[in-house]
Amino acid sequence: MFPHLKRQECPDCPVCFNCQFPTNSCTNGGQCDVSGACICPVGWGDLDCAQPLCGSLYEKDRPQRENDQDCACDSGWGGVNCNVCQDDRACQPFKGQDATCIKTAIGLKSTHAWCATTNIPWIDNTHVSLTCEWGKDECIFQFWKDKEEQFYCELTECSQSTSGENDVQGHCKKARCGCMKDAFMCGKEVDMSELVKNVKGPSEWFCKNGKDCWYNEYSTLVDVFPDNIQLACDAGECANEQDFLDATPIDQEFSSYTEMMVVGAIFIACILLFIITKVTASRQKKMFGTRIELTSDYDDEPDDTLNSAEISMTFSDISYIVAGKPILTNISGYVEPGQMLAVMGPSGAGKSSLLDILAKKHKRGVTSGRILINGMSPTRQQFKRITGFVDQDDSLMGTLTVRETLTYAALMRLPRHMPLQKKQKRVEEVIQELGISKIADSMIGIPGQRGISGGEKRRVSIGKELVTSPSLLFLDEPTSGLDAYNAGVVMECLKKLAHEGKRTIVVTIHQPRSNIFKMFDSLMLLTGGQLVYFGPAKTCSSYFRDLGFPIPTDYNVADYLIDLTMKRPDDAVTRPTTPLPSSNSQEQLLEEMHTPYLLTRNEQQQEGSGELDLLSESNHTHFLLDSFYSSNLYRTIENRVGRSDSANDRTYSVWVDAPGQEESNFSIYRFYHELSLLSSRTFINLYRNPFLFFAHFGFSIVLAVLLGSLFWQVDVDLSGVQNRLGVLFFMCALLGFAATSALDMFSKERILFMRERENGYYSPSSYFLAKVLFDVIPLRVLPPLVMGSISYYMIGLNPSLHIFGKFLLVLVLFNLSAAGLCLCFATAFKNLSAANLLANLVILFSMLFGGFLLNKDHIPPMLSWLQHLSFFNYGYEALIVNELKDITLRDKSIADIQIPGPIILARFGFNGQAFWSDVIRLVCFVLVTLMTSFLFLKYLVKERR
Ligand SMILES: Nc1ncnc2c1ncn2[C@@H]1O[C@H](COP(=O)(O)OP(=O)(O)OP(=O)(O)O)[C@@H](O)[C@H]1O
Repeated sequence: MFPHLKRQECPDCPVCFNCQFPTNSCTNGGQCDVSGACICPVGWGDLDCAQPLCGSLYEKDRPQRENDQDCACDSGWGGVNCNVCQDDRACQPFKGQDATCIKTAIGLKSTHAWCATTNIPWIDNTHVSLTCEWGKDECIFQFWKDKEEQFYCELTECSQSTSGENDVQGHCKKARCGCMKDAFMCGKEVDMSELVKNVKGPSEWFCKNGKDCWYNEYSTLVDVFPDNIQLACDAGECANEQDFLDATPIDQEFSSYTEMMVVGAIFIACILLFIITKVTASRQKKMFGTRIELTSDYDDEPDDTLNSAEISMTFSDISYIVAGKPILTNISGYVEPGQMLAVMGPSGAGKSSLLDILAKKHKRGVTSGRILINGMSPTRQQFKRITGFVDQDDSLMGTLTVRETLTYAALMRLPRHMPLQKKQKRVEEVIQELGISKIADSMIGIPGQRGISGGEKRRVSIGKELVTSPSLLFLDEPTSGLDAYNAGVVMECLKKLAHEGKRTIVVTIHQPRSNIFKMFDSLMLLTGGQLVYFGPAKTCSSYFRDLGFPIPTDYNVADYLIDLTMKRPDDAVTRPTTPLPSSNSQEQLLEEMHTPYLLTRNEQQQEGSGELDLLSESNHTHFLLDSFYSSNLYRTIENRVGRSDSANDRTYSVWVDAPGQEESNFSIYRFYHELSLLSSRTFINLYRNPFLFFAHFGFSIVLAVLLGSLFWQVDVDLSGVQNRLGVLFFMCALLGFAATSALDMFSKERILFMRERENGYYSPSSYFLAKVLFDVIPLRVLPPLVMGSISYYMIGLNPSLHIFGKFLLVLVLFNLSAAGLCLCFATAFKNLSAANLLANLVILFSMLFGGFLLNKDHIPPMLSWLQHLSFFNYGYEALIVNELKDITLRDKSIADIQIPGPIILARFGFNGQAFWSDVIRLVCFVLVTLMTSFLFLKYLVKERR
């Protein structure tokens, strides 16, 4: 039909390609644009960016490589896609006359490298290419066989750091890889496509002089190339002067200069700390250690916040049973305002038990009976508010002065709203009352530094209770351990407090001298937990004389009474065996209280003659008891206690809540108030007892210098790696065992804490926080910083600045973990030796799981859970990973070997990726141990008598 029209030859139609379709995709980091075309990175071409471009890097319209043939690169250019400059002349036409070709692989703006693999004998002729854009922190890695690309990885979040003059370390956090279609390793011969698809990063490389390099990727490729891909590279980047100026500085090398700066900064911080300490100490001295004039303006103001009520206490049928054994049986008695009642008896008679029960202390056994204050039964809290309790042994903070001790007690116990001057005035009053003004500014004393005398300490303990002006004061053996003179002085003080201050005082006393005995208003004599006498102290001799036990004139009454309660005196002539007749009338009872005896000895002799010899020593006690219970004295007690019961005494309430005292539950203001006082007290304690502080600091400096000298500039060969493992392990062990000093620190304060807590000075939470802030932090945070920063450069550990920072972080967290663990033991165990033993054993076993003594891969699966409990496991692993991950072991002693850090870590059973997870676990360990210590403190460290 149209013979003139000949069929035209059709030109080759382009292959239809649209990267928006899922079947097509851009390779080698190419970006798919909206039209479906790939925008390829420099040096790559073709529709899907799969072909290298030839010519040279800066050339426009570069030709594409043909059919897997080698590119014909322009002169001075090399690499699979001619991106690698060979010399300066190649760069100058494009970058100016000052341009140079950098061959070290330390990229200024970009990195181009073409490398032959040297340790993959199972596949012939393999290459690797690497291209980085440092402006975007992105790299592309390609693996080649016989110039055919096998797979590529797009690496992101990349960074590089230099460690030697021409050494560079590259690191990319993420990777996304793809296999090239129909390539040798992607299905043609071997199929690695699944493995390649799963690559996630991180990946790393290291190049020495831009030639000797290695590369690895740690998510999946490490399974195929466990020993890293060793590479002989040709790297090159054209750069002119402007490029050098524009380049962002690569991670700085850690130098001796930096080291000096860090050490200097730490020492400046220490000096600042010292100055702040001095200033704070002098401010605190002004607040706590200054004497104020008693004739201040506040003198005239009525003190409605202080207790001023007169108190009478009656108690009836007090019994106490421990483990089925009766310790006290039906003890009754009373004490009136302005009187001092002495509870006497031989050792084990139950004096302290009775005093504890009267003072409403927590007892281990079962208590029963009734205690009334002015005829009423107060709650425990109300009772505490009007009473004071002084223990047998003094628990005072030895680093404080007497005035400071009393001021802290006043600040902690008196209502918050009470003005400071009033509190200080109260302290001065107590100092005057107790006659301790001469020693008011003397330190209490610590072991090795003598302070005030035992008698003075006892008066300070009493003073701590007196600051709240308690109306009722209990004292357990106030004269024990004191010489006769000091005992007399203390008791004289108490007598004055009772008689002049109208306070009600109950004391237990073992064997007082006669001058002290005369100070007592009433006496309670116990034996075997039962009452053998209660009545005026003055008349006890006539009572016993009339029972047939006259007290020899040259004998101390108290001594005789103790002897009498223990055994029948040899000179006892005759005694009645039947109870003594009793009188009924009230008048007669009162009369007998003043001339308190019942029957004369002659009367007894008449009544009981002939039967006395039948009395054995065991029923001597029964005789004393029977005599007392049938005496008029006992009826007087019954009468007095009964009167109290019938509410005759309820004339006024002594525990009306004063403003500010109602804060019984948790209050943030109260917590802050307590915290600031406790912090300042802990601070003074640390400041005045600097041994511990300097011991930790001094040892840190000495040990750092010693370690630095011993391990001076370790190498990166086999022995160097051994030394690195060793020194880091030794540092951990050192810090771990040094932390056991936390045990001793708390156990020294344990009794003080229990008593102050019981007496309502503060809550466990404020005490614990103050301890952590002013005790744990200066002793557990600063010393490892000092030790680490001094020894780091001396030892020659990894010189990267960020690695040094991470090293210090782990060291501090590790030390805090050890201290937290020790604090747990210190709070859980009363016995310091047991706590010490257990803490040391736990630290030792934790060391086992650190990975130095025992390879983690060798731990039997059944026991592998134990390593999760070990803080060494986390701390040591983090230190080792931080140190070794970025270095390459090079040793030529046996053969020329190069082992990258990650491989060493894997061989030693460490997880090269575990640094941050280990750090998080250490933080958790610190928090858990501190939390547990607090719970132990709150629920276990309580006074139970
Ligand atoms: N929690 C307890 N567990 C076991 N026994 C106890 C307990 N408390 C007290 N006892 C026993 O009760 C008896 C009286 O003890 P308590 O300490 O009250 O006597 P004491 O007269 O104060 O002795 P001392 O003058 O020697 O201090 C003693 O035999 C003591 O062993």
